[in-house]
Amino acid sequence: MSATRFPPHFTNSDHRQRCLVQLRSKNVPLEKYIYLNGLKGRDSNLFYDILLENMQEMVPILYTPTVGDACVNYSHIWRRPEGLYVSIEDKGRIREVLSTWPNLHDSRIAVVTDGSRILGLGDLGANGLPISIGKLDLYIAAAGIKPSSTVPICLDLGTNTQRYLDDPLYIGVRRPRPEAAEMDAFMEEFMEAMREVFPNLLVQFEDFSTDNAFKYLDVFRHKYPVFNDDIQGTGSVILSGLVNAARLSSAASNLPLADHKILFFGAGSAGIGVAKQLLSFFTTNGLTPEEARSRIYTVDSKGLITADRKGLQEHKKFFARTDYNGPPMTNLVDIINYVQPTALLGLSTLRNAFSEDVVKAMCNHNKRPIIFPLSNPVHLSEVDYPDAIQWSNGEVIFASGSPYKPVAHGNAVFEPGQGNNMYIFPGIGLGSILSKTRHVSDGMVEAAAFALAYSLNDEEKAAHLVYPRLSRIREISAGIAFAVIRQSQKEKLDNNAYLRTLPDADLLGLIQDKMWQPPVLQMRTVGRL
Ligand SMILES: NC(=O)C1=CN([C@@H]2O[C@H](COP(=O)(O)OP(=O)(O)OC[C@H]3O[C@@H](n4cnc5c(N)ncnc54)[C@H](OP(=O)(O)O)[C@@H]3O)[C@@H](O)[C@H]2O)C=CC1
Ligand SMILES: CC(=O)C(=O)O
Ligand SMILES: [Mg+2]
Repeated sequence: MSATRFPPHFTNSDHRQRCLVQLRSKNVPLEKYIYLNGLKGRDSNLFYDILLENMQEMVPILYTPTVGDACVNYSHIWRRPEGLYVSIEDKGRIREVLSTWPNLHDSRIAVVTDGSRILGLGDLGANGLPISIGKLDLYIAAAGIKPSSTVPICLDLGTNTQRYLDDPLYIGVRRPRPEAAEMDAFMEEFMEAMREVFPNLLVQFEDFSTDNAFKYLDVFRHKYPVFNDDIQGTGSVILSGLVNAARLSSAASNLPLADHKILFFGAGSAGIGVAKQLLSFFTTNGLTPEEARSRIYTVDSKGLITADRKGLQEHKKFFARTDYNGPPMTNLVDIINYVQPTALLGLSTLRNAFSEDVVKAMCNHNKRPIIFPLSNPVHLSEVDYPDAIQWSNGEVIFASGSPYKPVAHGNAVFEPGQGNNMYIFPGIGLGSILSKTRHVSDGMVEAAAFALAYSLNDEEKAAHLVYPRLSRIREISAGIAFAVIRQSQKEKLDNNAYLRTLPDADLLGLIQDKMWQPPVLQMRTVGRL
């Protein structure tokens, strides 16, 4: 049998360009995703090399919004084994299953989902794996984590989504999700096995349904190095965006962030996660805990959350209002007129919930209203950017969970921000790994938020951005990792004494040196062998 050979005039740089041409020839985003996934399987160094050079174009394919389509359809687009499935049927032998992973000692970061709330798309069961893969691609691209150190995990615990159970091609276990006691026992065994099998691993919990997201963060955060991206990562990235949004709005209102009033539309893991992060910010900026709490209002599917409501879920109780005793307030415009918030944050999964009336009500109370529709993917956004610009006559300070393009209005072009935890978790992960932190503390998450907030350069400030440009993501992640390491040291959670000896400039240099670069161009500058 003759060996295959590269064509005589093959060059690596041509091939790089060829891949981009092939990618761009596809019109359907999911086909682009499938193409890139195939490229990663064929030549992962080339894939990451292209990704690093084309973040703006490729992140929306590998991550939100298109990764949402990939998850919904994963059983149908599946091509080859990726990541690690741990099934409820593996109970009792989870350690053995984890031990099959090839790079046990090299593994540093796992993203673990149980597929029960993928983005705003609901319970996707075993189809949730691409979210773990997409997050880890961002760890690699944005923070230079070595690909062989990443472990994408999907816990296949069944699904309550009937159309998957009825789908002959569904790749997961065909059973409903377990009751709480069975799931708790599974999670205990899983986390203990993770510690035994992977000695140096940070675990990021991703897209667990809200009750479980809070529960397992509470149960495991002091036992293992773990964090929950939807609660803590989102809290951190939105605090950061609000710091910059408050600076922009204060030009019109003179109001520091600590004097703002924030209305959360959506009170799940993400909404409450952000509310808690803000509470902590307010209290460290001079407010008493009660004053801080009074600045935050939450709304769920039943309206403004008040303390007198019967059967309130545990995670909603802390921010439930005690100062409103009228009939249930369900209309968002009424709620805005009652609260008079300076900022409206959407974490509800309810498309178009911020109608023209809502945006105009925010404008009535604020010269420059802060409106962040943060639900993912883009088709669940509470308001589209062009509408928000038009209805506010260009005054809105805007960030969305999924990306939007700039919008022309009047004589100006306005650029949206992307308020997504993707700006935060790569730096938190890198800093946690390098410092060998025992736990990821609230202080580390808050330090990450400020490092991101203060990372805007002059050009970005002049363009009135609330988040830095994605093209600078490695520089940004290095700054976040630096802040996370120093905070871990301050709290004596770190386990890398050498980093303590380094002056700031040397520590930053070390972080940058540790970032993995795809070696593709050195490996095959000419392919005629
Ligand atoms: N931008 C980012 O970085 C991030 C964005 N997200 C996005 O946030 C969204 C929410 O995630 P998560 O908090 O985990 O999800 P949950 O399902 O736990 O929370 C959704 C919340 O929205 C409320 N809600 C639903 N429908 C309505 C309605 N008609 N009116 C008012 N409120 C409503 C729900 O109310 P009830 O409690 O009554 O059911 C619930 O409080 C998702 O789309 C997710 O993709 C999440 C993490 C990060
Ligand atoms: C961004 C993210 O983590 C989410 O939408 O769930
Ligand atoms: Mg998430």
